[in-house]
Amino acid sequence: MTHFDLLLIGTGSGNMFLDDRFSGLNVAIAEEWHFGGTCLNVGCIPTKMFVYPATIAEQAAEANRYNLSTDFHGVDWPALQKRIFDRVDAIESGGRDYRSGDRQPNVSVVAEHVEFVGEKTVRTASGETITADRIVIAAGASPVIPEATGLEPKLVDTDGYPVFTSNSIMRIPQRPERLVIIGSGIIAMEFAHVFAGLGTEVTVIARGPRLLGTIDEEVSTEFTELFERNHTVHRGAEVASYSFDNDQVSVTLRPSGRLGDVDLPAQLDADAVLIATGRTPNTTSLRVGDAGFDILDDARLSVDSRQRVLSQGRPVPGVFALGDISSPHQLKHVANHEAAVVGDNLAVDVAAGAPGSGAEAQLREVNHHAVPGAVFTSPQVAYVGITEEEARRAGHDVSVKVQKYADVAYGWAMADDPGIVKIVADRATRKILGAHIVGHEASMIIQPLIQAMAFDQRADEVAKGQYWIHPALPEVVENALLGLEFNDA
Ligand SMILES: Cc1cc2nc3c(=O)[nH]c(=O)nc-3n(C[C@H](O)[C@H](O)[C@H](O)COP(=O)(O)OP(=O)(O)OC[C@H]3O[C@@H](n4cnc5c(N)ncnc54)[C@H](O)[C@@H]3O)c2cc1C
Ligand SMILES: NC(=O)c1ccc[n+]([C@@H]2O[C@H](COP(=O)([O-])OP(=O)(O)OC[C@H]3O[C@@H](n4cnc5c(N)ncnc54)[C@H](O)[C@@H]3O)[C@@H](O)[C@H]2O)c1
Repeated sequence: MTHFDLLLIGTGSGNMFLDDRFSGLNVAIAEEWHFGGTCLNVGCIPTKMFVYPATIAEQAAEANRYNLSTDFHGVDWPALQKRIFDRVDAIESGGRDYRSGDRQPNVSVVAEHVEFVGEKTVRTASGETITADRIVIAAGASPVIPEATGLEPKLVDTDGYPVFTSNSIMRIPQRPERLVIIGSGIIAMEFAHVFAGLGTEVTVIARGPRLLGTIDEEVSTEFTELFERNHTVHRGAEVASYSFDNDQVSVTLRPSGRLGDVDLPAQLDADAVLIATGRTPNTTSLRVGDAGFDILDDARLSVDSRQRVLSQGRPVPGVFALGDISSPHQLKHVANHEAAVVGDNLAVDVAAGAPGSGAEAQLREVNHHAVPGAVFTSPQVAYVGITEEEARRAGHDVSVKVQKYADVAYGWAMADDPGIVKIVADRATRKILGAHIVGHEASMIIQPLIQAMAFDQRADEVAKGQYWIHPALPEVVENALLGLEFNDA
Protein backbone atom coordinates (compact mmCIF):
# COMPACT_ATOMS: atom_id res chain seq x y z
CA MET A 1 0.00 0.00 0.00
CA THR A 2 1.31 3.47 -0.89
CA HIS A 3 0.08 6.63 0.79
CA PHE A 4 0.03 10.11 -0.83
CA ASP A 5 -0.93 13.57 0.38
CA LEU A 6 -2.98 14.05 -2.78
CA LEU A 7 -4.36 11.72 -5.45
CA LEU A 8 -5.59 13.19 -8.73
CA ILE A 9 -7.65 10.88 -10.95
CA GLY A 10 -7.73 12.00 -14.58
CA THR A 11 -5.43 14.32 -16.54
CA GLY A 12 -7.89 16.29 -18.67
CA SER A 13 -8.88 19.46 -16.86
CA GLY A 14 -7.65 17.81 -13.67
CA ASN A 15 -4.08 18.32 -14.84
CA MET A 16 -4.56 22.10 -14.95
CA PHE A 17 -4.71 23.21 -11.31
CA LEU A 18 -1.67 21.29 -10.04
CA ASP A 19 0.87 24.13 -9.85
CA ASP A 20 3.56 25.37 -7.46
CA ARG A 21 1.04 25.78 -4.64
CA PHE A 22 1.14 22.00 -4.27
CA SER A 23 4.88 21.41 -4.74
CA GLY A 24 5.23 20.55 -1.05
CA LEU A 25 2.78 17.64 -1.37
CA ASN A 26 3.51 14.06 -2.29
CA VAL A 27 1.14 13.65 -5.26
CA ALA A 28 -0.04 10.67 -7.33
CA ILE A 29 -1.69 11.22 -10.73
CA ALA A 30 -3.71 8.28 -12.04
CA GLU A 31 -4.29 8.23 -15.81
CA GLU A 32 -5.32 5.10 -17.66
CA TRP A 33 -5.30 6.54 -21.17
CA HIS A 34 -3.92 9.57 -23.04
CA PHE A 35 -2.46 12.38 -20.94
CA GLY A 36 -4.54 15.51 -21.42
CA GLY A 37 -7.86 13.64 -21.59
CA THR A 38 -10.73 14.08 -24.01
CA CYS A 39 -10.44 17.68 -25.21
CA LEU A 40 -6.81 17.45 -26.30
CA ASN A 41 -6.76 13.90 -27.66
CA VAL A 42 -10.20 13.10 -29.06
CA GLY A 43 -12.38 16.14 -28.41
CA CYS A 44 -12.47 19.89 -28.87
CA ILE A 45 -9.01 20.36 -30.34
CA PRO A 46 -8.68 17.68 -33.04
CA THR A 47 -12.36 18.00 -34.03
CA LYS A 48 -11.97 21.70 -34.72
CA MET A 49 -8.75 21.02 -36.61
CA PHE A 50 -10.86 18.82 -38.91
CA VAL A 51 -13.84 21.22 -38.93
CA TYR A 52 -11.83 24.14 -40.30
CA PRO A 53 -10.59 22.42 -43.49
CA ALA A 54 -14.02 20.81 -43.95
CA THR A 55 -15.63 24.26 -43.88
CA ILE A 56 -13.14 25.56 -46.44
CA ALA A 57 -13.78 22.52 -48.66
CA GLU A 58 -17.52 23.12 -48.42
CA GLN A 59 -17.09 26.79 -49.28
CA ALA A 60 -14.95 25.88 -52.29
CA ALA A 61 -17.61 23.46 -53.48
CA GLU A 62 -20.36 26.05 -53.11
CA ALA A 63 -18.57 29.25 -54.14
CA ASN A 64 -20.58 29.69 -57.31
CA ARG A 65 -23.12 31.34 -54.98
CA TYR A 66 -20.66 34.21 -54.83
CA ASN A 67 -20.01 34.19 -58.60
CA LEU A 68 -16.73 32.32 -58.23
CA SER A 69 -15.68 29.27 -60.16
CA THR A 70 -13.95 27.06 -57.61
CA ASP A 71 -14.30 23.39 -56.89
CA PHE A 72 -13.29 20.94 -54.21
CA HIS A 73 -11.15 18.15 -55.60
CA GLY A 74 -10.53 16.07 -52.48
CA VAL A 75 -8.55 15.81 -49.27
CA ASP A 76 -5.19 14.24 -48.54
CA TRP A 77 -6.63 12.43 -45.51
CA PRO A 78 -3.36 10.93 -44.16
CA ALA A 79 -1.60 14.31 -44.45
CA LEU A 80 -4.47 16.08 -42.69
CA GLN A 81 -4.44 13.48 -39.90
CA LYS A 82 -0.65 13.78 -39.60
CA ARG A 83 -0.77 17.57 -39.30
CA ILE A 84 -3.42 17.32 -36.58
CA PHE A 85 -2.11 14.42 -34.55
CA ASP A 86 1.59 15.35 -34.78
CA ARG A 87 0.62 18.45 -32.83
CA VAL A 88 -1.83 16.77 -30.46
CA ASP A 89 0.44 13.81 -29.71
CA ALA A 90 3.43 16.06 -29.00
CA ILE A 91 1.40 17.98 -26.42
CA GLU A 92 0.20 14.70 -24.91
CA SER A 93 3.68 13.26 -24.51
CA GLY A 94 5.06 16.62 -23.34
CA GLY A 95 2.47 16.69 -20.55
CA ARG A 96 3.20 13.10 -19.56
CA ASP A 97 6.98 13.68 -19.57
CA TYR A 98 6.64 16.86 -17.49
CA ARG A 99 4.66 15.09 -14.78
CA SER A 100 6.76 11.90 -14.89
CA GLY A 101 10.23 13.44 -15.06
CA ASP A 102 12.71 15.20 -12.74
CA ARG A 103 10.98 18.57 -13.04
CA GLN A 104 8.16 17.31 -10.79
CA PRO A 105 9.98 15.15 -8.20
CA ASN A 106 6.98 15.26 -5.84
CA VAL A 107 4.66 13.72 -8.48
CA SER A 108 4.23 10.02 -9.32
CA VAL A 109 2.29 9.06 -12.43
CA VAL A 110 0.21 5.90 -12.08
CA ALA A 111 -0.44 5.02 -15.71
CA GLU A 112 -3.33 2.63 -15.21
CA HIS A 113 -6.98 2.28 -14.33
CA VAL A 114 -7.89 2.88 -10.70
CA GLU A 115 -11.13 2.28 -8.86
CA PHE A 116 -12.37 3.07 -5.40
CA VAL A 117 -12.41 0.42 -2.71
CA GLY A 118 -13.01 2.86 0.16
CA GLU A 119 -13.58 6.56 0.83
CA LYS A 120 -9.90 7.49 0.46
CA THR A 121 -8.58 4.27 -1.04
CA VAL A 122 -8.26 3.14 -4.66
CA ARG A 123 -6.92 -0.05 -6.20
CA THR A 124 -4.94 0.01 -9.44
CA ALA A 125 -5.54 -2.45 -12.29
CA SER A 126 -2.24 -4.16 -11.37
CA GLY A 127 -3.47 -4.68 -7.82
CA GLU A 128 -1.67 -1.95 -5.90
CA THR A 129 -3.58 -0.13 -3.16
CA ILE A 130 -3.23 3.63 -2.94
CA THR A 131 -4.49 5.80 -0.10
CA ALA A 132 -4.49 9.58 0.04
CA ASP A 133 -5.43 12.34 2.48
CA ARG A 134 -7.02 14.33 -0.29
CA ILE A 135 -8.43 13.28 -3.65
CA VAL A 136 -9.47 15.20 -6.76
CA ILE A 137 -11.74 13.23 -9.07
CA ALA A 138 -11.53 14.46 -12.66
CA ALA A 139 -12.28 11.21 -14.48
CA GLY A 140 -14.53 12.59 -17.22
CA ALA A 141 -17.20 10.79 -19.25
CA SER A 142 -17.35 8.11 -21.96
CA PRO A 143 -19.46 7.51 -25.07
CA VAL A 144 -22.76 5.71 -24.57
CA ILE A 145 -23.25 2.70 -26.87
CA PRO A 146 -26.97 1.85 -27.18
CA GLU A 147 -27.70 -1.87 -27.44
CA ALA A 148 -28.86 -3.16 -30.82
CA THR A 149 -29.22 -6.56 -32.43
CA GLY A 150 -25.98 -7.63 -34.09
CA LEU A 151 -23.79 -5.03 -32.38
CA GLU A 152 -20.91 -6.18 -30.17
CA PRO A 153 -20.38 -3.16 -27.89
CA LYS A 154 -16.96 -4.46 -26.73
CA LEU A 155 -15.69 -4.42 -30.33
CA VAL A 156 -16.65 -0.79 -30.97
CA ASP A 157 -13.48 1.31 -31.40
CA THR A 158 -11.32 -1.79 -31.93
CA ASP A 159 -9.25 -2.56 -35.05
CA GLY A 160 -11.17 -4.04 -37.96
CA TYR A 161 -14.65 -3.41 -36.51
CA PRO A 162 -16.33 -0.71 -38.63
CA VAL A 163 -18.27 0.87 -35.76
CA PHE A 164 -16.67 3.86 -34.12
CA THR A 165 -17.21 6.53 -31.48
CA SER A 166 -15.59 9.95 -31.34
CA ASN A 167 -12.73 8.24 -29.47
CA SER A 168 -11.48 6.54 -32.65
CA ILE A 169 -13.14 7.92 -35.81
CA MET A 170 -10.57 10.67 -36.33
CA ARG A 171 -7.70 8.16 -36.50
CA ILE A 172 -9.42 5.90 -39.06
CA PRO A 173 -6.72 5.05 -41.66
CA GLN A 174 -8.93 5.66 -44.69
CA ARG A 175 -11.66 8.25 -44.94
CA PRO A 176 -14.89 6.24 -45.40
CA GLU A 177 -16.75 6.66 -48.67
CA ARG A 178 -20.08 6.09 -46.89
CA LEU A 179 -20.61 6.92 -43.20
CA VAL A 180 -23.78 6.42 -41.14
CA ILE A 181 -23.97 8.62 -38.05
CA ILE A 182 -26.31 7.66 -35.22
CA GLY A 183 -27.49 10.60 -33.13
CA SER A 184 -28.24 14.23 -33.87
CA GLY A 185 -26.56 16.00 -30.97
CA ILE A 186 -23.39 18.05 -31.05
CA ILE A 187 -20.90 15.28 -31.79
CA ALA A 188 -23.08 13.82 -34.55
CA MET A 189 -23.53 17.19 -36.24
CA GLU A 190 -19.86 18.19 -36.04
CA PHE A 191 -18.68 14.90 -37.52
CA ALA A 192 -21.39 15.00 -40.20
CA HIS A 193 -19.99 18.38 -41.21
CA VAL A 194 -16.38 17.16 -41.15
CA PHE A 195 -16.90 14.02 -43.20
CA ALA A 196 -19.48 15.41 -45.62
CA GLY A 197 -17.35 18.52 -46.14
CA LEU A 198 -14.34 16.34 -46.98
CA GLY A 199 -16.27 14.25 -49.50
CA THR A 200 -17.85 11.34 -47.59
CA GLU A 201 -21.45 10.36 -48.29
CA VAL A 202 -22.96 10.89 -44.81
CA THR A 203 -26.36 9.69 -43.58
CA VAL A 204 -27.60 10.90 -40.19
CA ILE A 205 -30.09 8.88 -38.13
CA ALA A 206 -31.97 11.16 -35.73
CA ARG A 207 -34.42 9.82 -33.15
CA GLY A 208 -36.29 13.08 -32.67
CA PRO A 209 -38.16 15.48 -34.92
CA ARG A 210 -35.31 18.02 -35.11
CA LEU A 211 -31.51 18.09 -35.16
CA LEU A 212 -29.79 19.52 -32.07
CA GLY A 213 -33.15 18.90 -30.43
CA THR A 214 -32.28 20.27 -26.98
CA ILE A 215 -31.52 23.85 -28.05
CA ASP A 216 -34.06 26.68 -28.58
CA GLU A 217 -36.79 25.23 -30.80
CA GLU A 218 -36.80 28.02 -33.38
CA VAL A 219 -33.02 27.84 -33.79
CA SER A 220 -33.05 24.05 -33.91
CA THR A 221 -35.77 24.18 -36.59
CA GLU A 222 -33.75 26.67 -38.64
CA PHE A 223 -30.60 24.56 -38.23
CA THR A 224 -32.46 21.39 -39.25
CA GLU A 225 -33.79 23.06 -42.37
CA LEU A 226 -30.36 24.39 -43.38
CA PHE A 227 -28.50 21.19 -42.55
CA GLU A 228 -30.89 19.05 -44.58
CA ARG A 229 -30.21 21.14 -47.67
CA ASN A 230 -26.88 19.34 -48.14
CA HIS A 231 -26.98 16.30 -45.85
CA THR A 232 -29.05 13.13 -45.91
CA VAL A 233 -31.00 12.86 -42.65
CA HIS A 234 -33.60 10.33 -41.47
CA ARG A 235 -35.48 11.94 -38.61
CA GLY A 236 -37.82 10.02 -36.31
CA ALA A 237 -35.69 6.90 -36.87
CA GLU A 238 -33.53 4.54 -34.84
CA VAL A 239 -31.31 1.58 -35.59
CA ALA A 240 -33.02 -1.80 -35.29
CA SER A 241 -30.05 -4.01 -36.16
CA TYR A 242 -26.49 -4.19 -37.45
CA SER A 243 -24.98 -6.77 -39.78
CA PHE A 244 -21.42 -7.16 -41.01
CA ASP A 245 -19.94 -8.45 -44.24
CA ASN A 246 -16.12 -8.37 -44.42
CA ASP A 247 -15.23 -4.77 -43.61
CA GLN A 248 -18.69 -3.41 -44.53
CA VAL A 249 -21.50 -2.67 -42.11
CA SER A 250 -25.24 -2.42 -42.72
CA VAL A 251 -27.95 -1.07 -40.45
CA THR A 252 -31.69 -1.51 -40.59
CA LEU A 253 -33.89 1.26 -39.31
CA ARG A 254 -37.27 1.50 -37.64
CA PRO A 255 -39.43 4.48 -36.63
CA SER A 256 -38.48 5.83 -33.20
CA GLY A 257 -42.11 6.80 -32.58
CA ARG A 258 -41.18 10.47 -32.07
CA LEU A 259 -42.21 11.67 -35.52
CA GLY A 260 -45.05 9.33 -36.42
CA ASP A 261 -44.89 6.88 -39.28
CA VAL A 262 -41.79 7.94 -41.21
CA ASP A 263 -40.71 6.58 -44.57
CA LEU A 264 -37.35 4.84 -44.12
CA PRO A 265 -34.98 2.94 -46.40
CA ALA A 266 -34.98 -0.84 -45.84
CA GLN A 267 -31.25 -0.92 -45.15
CA LEU A 268 -28.24 1.40 -45.17
CA ASP A 269 -24.87 0.02 -46.26
CA ALA A 270 -21.71 1.81 -45.17
CA ASP A 271 -17.96 1.58 -44.68
CA ALA A 272 -18.33 2.90 -41.17
CA VAL A 273 -20.89 3.73 -38.50
CA LEU A 274 -20.28 6.49 -35.95
CA ILE A 275 -22.22 6.20 -32.71
CA ALA A 276 -22.75 9.67 -31.19
CA THR A 277 -25.52 9.13 -28.68
CA GLY A 278 -24.27 11.01 -25.63
CA ARG A 279 -21.53 10.63 -23.04
CA THR A 280 -22.03 9.27 -19.54
CA PRO A 281 -19.93 10.23 -16.48
CA ASN A 282 -17.31 7.60 -15.55
CA THR A 283 -18.73 7.00 -12.08
CA THR A 284 -19.45 3.29 -12.67
CA SER A 285 -15.99 2.31 -13.97
CA LEU A 286 -14.41 4.31 -11.12
CA ARG A 287 -16.72 2.53 -8.63
CA VAL A 288 -17.39 5.75 -6.74
CA GLY A 289 -20.38 4.01 -5.12
CA ASP A 290 -17.87 1.80 -3.26
CA ALA A 291 -16.43 4.95 -1.73
CA GLY A 292 -19.88 5.90 -0.45
CA PHE A 293 -20.09 9.04 -2.60
CA ASP A 294 -23.49 10.30 -3.75
CA ILE A 295 -24.40 9.67 -7.40
CA LEU A 296 -27.13 11.63 -9.19
CA ASP A 297 -29.83 10.05 -11.40
CA ASP A 298 -27.88 10.95 -14.56
CA ALA A 299 -24.79 9.12 -13.20
CA ARG A 300 -22.95 12.30 -12.23
CA LEU A 301 -20.95 12.43 -9.01
CA SER A 302 -22.73 14.78 -6.63
CA VAL A 303 -20.79 17.91 -5.60
CA ASP A 304 -21.72 21.09 -3.76
CA SER A 305 -21.23 24.62 -5.05
CA ARG A 306 -17.59 24.51 -3.85
CA GLN A 307 -16.92 21.36 -5.89
CA ARG A 308 -16.70 19.20 -2.74
CA VAL A 309 -17.83 15.62 -3.28
CA LEU A 310 -20.86 14.70 -1.21
CA SER A 311 -21.64 11.58 0.77
CA GLN A 312 -25.17 11.38 2.14
CA GLY A 313 -25.49 15.06 1.27
CA ARG A 314 -22.42 16.19 3.25
CA PRO A 315 -18.96 17.14 1.93
CA VAL A 316 -16.35 14.39 2.24
CA PRO A 317 -13.33 16.10 3.88
CA GLY A 318 -10.63 16.78 1.30
CA VAL A 319 -12.39 15.18 -1.69
CA PHE A 320 -13.23 17.38 -4.69
CA ALA A 321 -14.45 16.70 -8.24
CA LEU A 322 -14.56 18.64 -11.49
CA GLY A 323 -15.43 18.36 -15.15
CA ASP A 324 -17.63 15.86 -16.96
CA ILE A 325 -17.79 13.40 -14.08
CA SER A 326 -19.76 15.85 -11.95
CA SER A 327 -20.64 18.91 -14.01
CA PRO A 328 -24.08 19.79 -15.39
CA HIS A 329 -22.23 21.00 -18.53
CA GLN A 330 -20.01 18.64 -20.52
CA LEU A 331 -17.88 21.50 -21.84
CA LYS A 332 -14.16 22.18 -21.66
CA HIS A 333 -14.47 25.83 -20.67
CA VAL A 334 -16.69 24.76 -17.76
CA ALA A 335 -14.32 21.95 -16.73
CA ASN A 336 -11.44 24.44 -16.77
CA HIS A 337 -13.37 26.90 -14.59
CA GLU A 338 -14.24 24.12 -12.15
CA ALA A 339 -10.57 23.05 -12.10
CA ALA A 340 -9.56 26.59 -11.13
CA VAL A 341 -12.13 26.58 -8.30
CA VAL A 342 -10.91 23.17 -7.09
CA GLY A 343 -7.28 24.34 -7.20
CA ASP A 344 -8.06 27.41 -5.07
CA ASN A 345 -10.22 25.48 -2.59
CA LEU A 346 -7.72 22.68 -2.30
CA ALA A 347 -4.97 25.24 -1.56
CA VAL A 348 -7.14 26.74 1.20
CA ASP A 349 -7.81 23.27 2.60
CA VAL A 350 -4.13 22.27 2.54
CA ALA A 351 -3.10 25.53 4.25
CA ALA A 352 -5.72 24.95 6.96
CA GLY A 353 -4.22 21.59 8.03
CA ALA A 354 -6.45 18.55 8.30
CA PRO A 355 -8.54 17.57 5.21
CA GLY A 356 -11.87 19.40 5.26
CA SER A 357 -10.71 22.05 7.73
CA GLY A 358 -10.60 24.90 5.19
CA ALA A 359 -13.00 27.63 6.39
CA GLU A 360 -16.22 27.57 4.37
CA ALA A 361 -16.12 31.35 3.85
CA GLN A 362 -12.69 31.08 2.20
CA LEU A 363 -13.79 28.48 -0.33
CA ARG A 364 -14.78 29.74 -3.79
CA GLU A 365 -18.14 28.88 -5.28
CA VAL A 366 -18.44 27.70 -8.85
CA ASN A 367 -20.14 30.00 -11.38
CA HIS A 368 -22.54 28.22 -13.72
CA HIS A 369 -24.38 31.41 -14.74
CA ALA A 370 -24.58 32.19 -18.46
CA VAL A 371 -22.63 29.15 -19.63
CA PRO A 372 -22.25 29.42 -23.42
CA GLY A 373 -21.79 26.69 -25.99
CA ALA A 374 -21.28 26.38 -29.72
CA VAL A 375 -21.64 23.73 -32.37
CA PHE A 376 -18.91 23.90 -35.00
CA THR A 377 -20.89 22.95 -38.05
CA SER A 378 -21.77 24.79 -41.22
CA PRO A 379 -23.59 26.94 -40.38
CA GLN A 380 -22.44 27.20 -36.78
CA VAL A 381 -24.77 27.32 -33.81
CA ALA A 382 -24.13 29.17 -30.54
CA TYR A 383 -26.17 29.79 -27.42
CA VAL A 384 -26.07 31.20 -23.93
CA GLY A 385 -28.66 31.38 -21.17
CA ILE A 386 -32.20 30.04 -21.36
CA THR A 387 -34.49 29.36 -24.31
CA GLU A 388 -37.67 31.31 -25.05
CA GLU A 389 -39.76 28.40 -23.78
CA GLU A 390 -37.76 28.15 -20.54
CA ALA A 391 -38.09 31.91 -20.02
CA ARG A 392 -41.87 31.76 -20.41
CA ARG A 393 -42.10 28.73 -18.12
CA ALA A 394 -40.03 30.61 -15.52
CA GLY A 395 -42.68 33.36 -15.54
CA HIS A 396 -40.73 36.15 -17.25
CA ASP A 397 -42.58 38.84 -19.20
CA VAL A 398 -40.60 37.97 -22.31
CA SER A 399 -39.45 40.12 -25.22
CA VAL A 400 -38.07 38.21 -28.20
CA LYS A 401 -36.34 39.52 -31.30
CA VAL A 402 -35.23 37.39 -34.23
CA GLN A 403 -32.91 39.18 -36.65
CA LYS A 404 -31.80 37.69 -39.94
CA TYR A 405 -28.17 37.84 -41.02
CA ALA A 406 -29.45 38.91 -44.44
CA ASP A 407 -30.85 42.11 -42.87
CA VAL A 408 -27.40 43.66 -42.34
CA ALA A 409 -24.76 44.83 -44.78
CA TYR A 410 -22.32 41.99 -44.06
CA GLY A 411 -25.15 39.56 -44.78
CA TRP A 412 -25.51 41.15 -48.23
CA ALA A 413 -21.76 40.66 -48.73
CA MET A 414 -22.38 37.00 -47.92
CA ALA A 415 -24.95 36.82 -50.72
CA ASP A 416 -27.77 36.69 -48.15
CA ASP A 417 -26.47 33.47 -46.60
CA PRO A 418 -29.05 32.18 -44.12
CA GLY A 419 -28.72 32.74 -40.38
CA ILE A 420 -30.62 34.19 -37.44
CA VAL A 421 -29.86 35.83 -34.13
CA LYS A 422 -32.56 35.33 -31.53
CA ILE A 423 -32.43 37.22 -28.25
CA VAL A 424 -34.74 36.57 -25.32
CA ALA A 425 -34.99 39.35 -22.73
CA ASP A 426 -37.11 40.37 -19.76
CA ARG A 427 -39.39 43.32 -20.58
CA ALA A 428 -39.27 44.69 -17.05
CA THR A 429 -35.57 44.38 -16.13
CA ARG A 430 -34.28 44.73 -19.74
CA LYS A 431 -31.78 41.96 -18.95
CA ILE A 432 -30.85 39.35 -21.53
CA LEU A 433 -32.13 35.91 -20.53
CA GLY A 434 -30.74 33.98 -23.46
CA ALA A 435 -29.30 34.28 -26.95
CA HIS A 436 -29.45 31.66 -29.69
CA ILE A 437 -27.72 31.98 -33.03
CA VAL A 438 -27.47 29.87 -36.14
CA GLY A 439 -25.26 31.20 -38.93
CA HIS A 440 -21.73 32.05 -40.05
CA GLU A 441 -19.27 32.36 -37.12
CA ALA A 442 -22.10 32.17 -34.56
CA SER A 443 -19.50 31.12 -31.96
CA MET A 444 -17.75 34.48 -32.39
CA ILE A 445 -20.58 36.94 -32.77
CA ILE A 446 -22.33 35.68 -29.61
CA GLN A 447 -19.48 36.85 -27.37
CA PRO A 448 -20.86 40.40 -26.61
CA LEU A 449 -24.08 38.74 -25.44
CA ILE A 450 -22.18 36.32 -23.19
CA GLN A 451 -20.32 39.29 -21.77
CA ALA A 452 -23.53 41.25 -21.23
CA MET A 453 -25.07 38.36 -19.33
CA ALA A 454 -21.93 37.72 -17.28
CA PHE A 455 -21.70 41.35 -16.21
CA ASP A 456 -25.45 41.72 -15.78
CA GLN A 457 -25.76 44.54 -18.32
CA ARG A 458 -29.11 45.69 -19.73
CA ALA A 459 -29.86 44.84 -23.35
CA ASP A 460 -30.50 48.48 -24.28
CA GLU A 461 -27.22 49.56 -22.61
CA VAL A 462 -25.27 46.99 -24.62
CA ALA A 463 -26.98 48.05 -27.85
CA LYS A 464 -26.60 51.81 -27.48
CA GLY A 465 -23.70 52.30 -25.06
CA GLN A 466 -20.89 51.22 -27.39
CA TYR A 467 -19.78 51.45 -31.01
CA TRP A 468 -20.51 48.52 -33.31
CA ILE A 469 -18.05 48.37 -36.22
CA HIS A 470 -19.74 49.06 -39.55
CA PRO A 471 -20.36 47.01 -41.63
CA ALA A 472 -19.15 44.02 -39.59
CA LEU A 473 -21.32 40.97 -38.95
CA PRO A 474 -21.95 41.78 -35.24
CA GLU A 475 -24.32 44.48 -36.51
CA VAL A 476 -26.85 41.65 -36.69
CA VAL A 477 -26.48 41.30 -32.90
CA GLU A 478 -26.79 45.08 -32.47
CA ASN A 479 -29.98 45.13 -34.52
CA ALA A 480 -31.47 42.20 -32.61
CA LEU A 481 -30.80 44.06 -29.34
CA LEU A 482 -32.32 47.26 -30.74
CA GLY A 483 -35.41 45.32 -31.80
CA LEU A 484 -36.28 44.15 -28.28
CA GLU A 485 -39.27 45.86 -26.69
CA PHE A 486 -39.31 46.86 -23.03
CA ASN A 487 -41.78 48.24 -20.53
CA ASP A 488 -41.56 52.00 -20.08
CA ALA A 489 -38.91 52.95 -17.51
C1 LIG B 1 -15.69 14.78 -29.94
C2 LIG B 1 -15.78 15.81 -28.83
C3 LIG B 1 -15.68 17.14 -29.14
C4 LIG B 1 -15.78 18.08 -28.13
N1 LIG B 1 -15.69 19.41 -28.47
C5 LIG B 1 -15.81 20.34 -27.50
C6 LIG B 1 -15.73 21.73 -27.83
O1 LIG B 1 -15.55 22.10 -28.99
N2 LIG B 1 -15.86 22.64 -26.84
C7 LIG B 1 -16.06 22.24 -25.53
O2 LIG B 1 -16.18 23.11 -24.66
N3 LIG B 1 -16.14 20.94 -25.19
C8 LIG B 1 -16.02 19.98 -26.14
N4 LIG B 1 -16.08 18.66 -25.81
C9 LIG B 1 -16.28 18.30 -24.39
C10 LIG B 1 -14.94 18.36 -23.62
O3 LIG B 1 -13.98 17.61 -24.31
C11 LIG B 1 -15.14 17.81 -22.22
O4 LIG B 1 -16.18 18.50 -21.56
C12 LIG B 1 -13.87 17.97 -21.38
O5 LIG B 1 -12.75 17.48 -22.07
C13 LIG B 1 -14.04 17.24 -20.05
O6 LIG B 1 -12.85 17.30 -19.32
P1 LIG B 1 -12.64 16.38 -18.04
O7 LIG B 1 -11.35 16.80 -17.45
O8 LIG B 1 -13.84 16.41 -17.19
O9 LIG B 1 -12.55 14.90 -18.59
P2 LIG B 1 -11.50 14.22 -19.56
O10 LIG B 1 -10.75 15.20 -20.37
O11 LIG B 1 -12.25 13.15 -20.27
O12 LIG B 1 -10.43 13.57 -18.57
C14 LIG B 1 -10.74 12.47 -17.80
C15 LIG B 1 -9.50 11.59 -17.72
O13 LIG B 1 -9.68 10.65 -16.68
C16 LIG B 1 -9.13 9.42 -17.08
N5 LIG B 1 -9.80 8.37 -16.32
C17 LIG B 1 -11.13 8.11 -16.29
N6 LIG B 1 -11.40 7.10 -15.46
C18 LIG B 1 -10.21 6.70 -14.95
C19 LIG B 1 -9.84 5.68 -14.03
N7 LIG B 1 -10.75 4.91 -13.45
N8 LIG B 1 -8.52 5.52 -13.75
C20 LIG B 1 -7.58 6.32 -14.32
N9 LIG B 1 -7.88 7.32 -15.18
C21 LIG B 1 -9.18 7.51 -15.49
C22 LIG B 1 -9.45 9.36 -18.57
O14 LIG B 1 -8.57 8.46 -19.22
C23 LIG B 1 -9.27 10.80 -19.00
O15 LIG B 1 -7.99 11.06 -19.50
C24 LIG B 1 -15.97 17.68 -26.78
C25 LIG B 1 -16.05 16.32 -26.47
C26 LIG B 1 -15.95 15.39 -27.48
C27 LIG B 1 -16.03 13.93 -27.12
N1 LIG C 1 -18.72 22.02 -29.63
C1 LIG C 1 -18.85 21.54 -28.41
O1 LIG C 1 -18.86 22.25 -27.42
C2 LIG C 1 -18.95 20.06 -28.22
C3 LIG C 1 -18.66 19.19 -29.26
C4 LIG C 1 -18.82 17.84 -29.06
C5 LIG C 1 -19.22 17.37 -27.81
N2 LIG C 1 -19.48 18.24 -26.82
C6 LIG C 1 -19.97 17.76 -25.50
O2 LIG C 1 -20.07 16.35 -25.51
C7 LIG C 1 -21.39 15.98 -25.09
C8 LIG C 1 -21.79 14.69 -25.72
O3 LIG C 1 -22.08 14.91 -27.10
P1 LIG C 1 -23.12 13.99 -27.85
O4 LIG C 1 -23.37 14.59 -29.19
O5 LIG C 1 -22.70 12.58 -27.76
O6 LIG C 1 -24.39 14.11 -26.92
P2 LIG C 1 -25.73 14.98 -27.09
O7 LIG C 1 -26.43 14.83 -25.80
O8 LIG C 1 -25.45 16.33 -27.62
O9 LIG C 1 -26.53 14.20 -28.22
C9 LIG C 1 -26.90 12.87 -28.07
C10 LIG C 1 -27.75 12.47 -29.27
O10 LIG C 1 -27.94 11.08 -29.24
C11 LIG C 1 -29.32 10.79 -29.34
N3 LIG C 1 -29.54 9.54 -28.63
C12 LIG C 1 -29.41 9.30 -27.31
N4 LIG C 1 -29.66 8.01 -27.04
C13 LIG C 1 -29.94 7.41 -28.21
C14 LIG C 1 -30.27 6.09 -28.59
N5 LIG C 1 -30.37 5.12 -27.68
N6 LIG C 1 -30.50 5.82 -29.90
C15 LIG C 1 -30.40 6.82 -30.81
N7 LIG C 1 -30.09 8.08 -30.52
C16 LIG C 1 -29.86 8.38 -29.23
C17 LIG C 1 -30.01 11.99 -28.76
O11 LIG C 1 -31.33 12.09 -29.22
C18 LIG C 1 -29.12 13.11 -29.29
O12 LIG C 1 -29.43 13.41 -30.62
C19 LIG C 1 -22.27 17.16 -25.48
O13 LIG C 1 -23.41 17.24 -24.67
C20 LIG C 1 -21.37 18.33 -25.30
O14 LIG C 1 -21.51 18.86 -24.02
C21 LIG C 1 -19.36 19.58 -26.99
